[in-house]
Amino acid sequence: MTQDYLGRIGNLIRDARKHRGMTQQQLAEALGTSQSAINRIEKGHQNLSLEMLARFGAALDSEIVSVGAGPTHLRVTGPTTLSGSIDVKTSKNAGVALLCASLLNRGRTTLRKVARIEEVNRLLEVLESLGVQTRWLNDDNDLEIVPPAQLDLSAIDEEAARRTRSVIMFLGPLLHRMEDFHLPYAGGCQLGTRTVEPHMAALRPFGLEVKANEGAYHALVNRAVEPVRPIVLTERGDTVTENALMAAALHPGTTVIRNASSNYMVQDLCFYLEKLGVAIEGIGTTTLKVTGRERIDVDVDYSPSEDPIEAMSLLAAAIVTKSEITIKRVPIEFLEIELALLEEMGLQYTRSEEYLADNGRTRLVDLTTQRSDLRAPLDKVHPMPFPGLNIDNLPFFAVIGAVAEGQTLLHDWVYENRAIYLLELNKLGADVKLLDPHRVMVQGPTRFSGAEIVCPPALRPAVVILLAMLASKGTSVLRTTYVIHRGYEDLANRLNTLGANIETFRDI
Ligand SMILES: CC(=O)N[C@H]1[C@@H](OP(=O)(O)OP(=O)(O)OC[C@H]2O[C@@H](n3ccc(=O)[nH]c3=O)[C@H](O)[C@@H]2O)O[C@H](CO)[C@@H](O)[C@@H]1O
Ligand SMILES: C=C(OP(=O)(O)O)C(=O)O
Repeated sequence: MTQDYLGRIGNLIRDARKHRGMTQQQLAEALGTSQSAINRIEKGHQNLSLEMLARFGAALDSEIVSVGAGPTHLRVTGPTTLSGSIDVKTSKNAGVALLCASLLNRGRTTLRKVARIEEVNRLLEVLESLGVQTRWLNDDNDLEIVPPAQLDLSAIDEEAARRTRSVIMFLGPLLHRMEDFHLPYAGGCQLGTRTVEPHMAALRPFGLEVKANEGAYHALVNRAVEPVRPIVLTERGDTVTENALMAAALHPGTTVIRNASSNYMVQDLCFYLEKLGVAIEGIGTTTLKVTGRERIDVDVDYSPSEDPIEAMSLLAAAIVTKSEITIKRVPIEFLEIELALLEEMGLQYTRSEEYLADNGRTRLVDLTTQRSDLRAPLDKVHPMPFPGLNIDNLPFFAVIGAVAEGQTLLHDWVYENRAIYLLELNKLGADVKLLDPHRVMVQGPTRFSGAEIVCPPALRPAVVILLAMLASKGTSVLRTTYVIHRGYEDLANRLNTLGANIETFRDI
């Protein structure tokens, strides 16, 4: 019996190690033991103490045996200087758009190197509950998606659906597959009210009417209605553009979408739709002309591009820790304004020649940072729709401003609630003042020192705090990190490969 139990634990450890791409030798080194001991443990030939099991769990960032299903926390010991190189992973926002778009296709969609993050996991749970078959193919995180002939919306996994805002992007594809359906209200980060009205307005020309009641959207589709004029978006939003694109993809005529977002995730979606046989003119501009198809049934393979927000996060990590690192596979077109601003602030770095992402379209570079003394920018930092400074990159300028000499003013006009979370940096010794709910003033430079902080309910501010902890003297604890895992794959361990000292733990 014990032997059987040890064998099962050994298998779990072996699987978790392989998933992390570690050899037995590397795991042995991480735990201060020998490769032969790891080999015996994986074969179930050695007894294990609870303490050893916990250490395996921490080294593999995997809960080998579930001792309470409590949240994960991070313990950060700093200050840290990072070195080495790191690859940017593919984006959360293209990942979720493509998962929704796979519902347009009756054939098999294979997405390459998908970010293995909680936001994707939630959407996979929702898709599976509708009868879609999804399968991770290998350690590269290639993902296969095969929709069923009939989707079963009555069985939808409501709990998973409510944890992500992205379910709203089911509306565009679903309106072609059913005429009367319910979807749970969209959730996601708590950034203040985020309207869904622009989505409704964009989809109304395709005959969709949505009523919100009792925690769900009730959608009714009138097939007699089809777009007769260009669809003019009142907001240049990313997901609303994606919804309109997906609705247009299965509309056999030509649809024109004006004031469309041309941001990175929208471009990835357009490239995927092209592979499905949808014709799109104007990719990268604010007018998209889409000629859809009556039916899409193709086996398709697509590689989403790298995440500009993750690239910015890694750049901010290098800046706040005054480190020289190489960040590889940076989608440069979507980080140009941020880099220009950082150059004005005094950042020195080199960049490689451009090369193409696996989608054959997005331009990438490798960036190598140099230790630089930064000064605050003269003007306020504020986001704009692409090609402006990305709203999701704005929070990183709080921690960058905190290490720069002088006063940095950030103006987040987009979200009602996100700037407030940046005040948490004060617990680590920063001087951040809230001027009003949309503007913060950051006074640098800062001598950060360790503290215990609960993650705010928004992923970028949570990561900003983690980065400040890397620069903080002493031990910090960041509690309840689900929100970070929503958007980043394995961030703590990947920072550790650059020399950070971050331990993952759970309450027992
Ligand atoms: C899954 C995904 O792709 N999520 C991204 C997407 O969310 P998403 O497309 O869902 O963004 P929202 O529709 O919530 O827009 C964000 C906020 O900006 C406001 N707004 C937006 C555009 C505009 O032209 N005018 C305007 O006022 C909206 O009213 C809202 O309050 O875009 C956001 C803004 O880039 C990003 O933070 C999210 O990471
Ligand atoms: C706000 C964000 O995402 P979402 O739209 O998934 O909440 C984000 O990526 O910072």
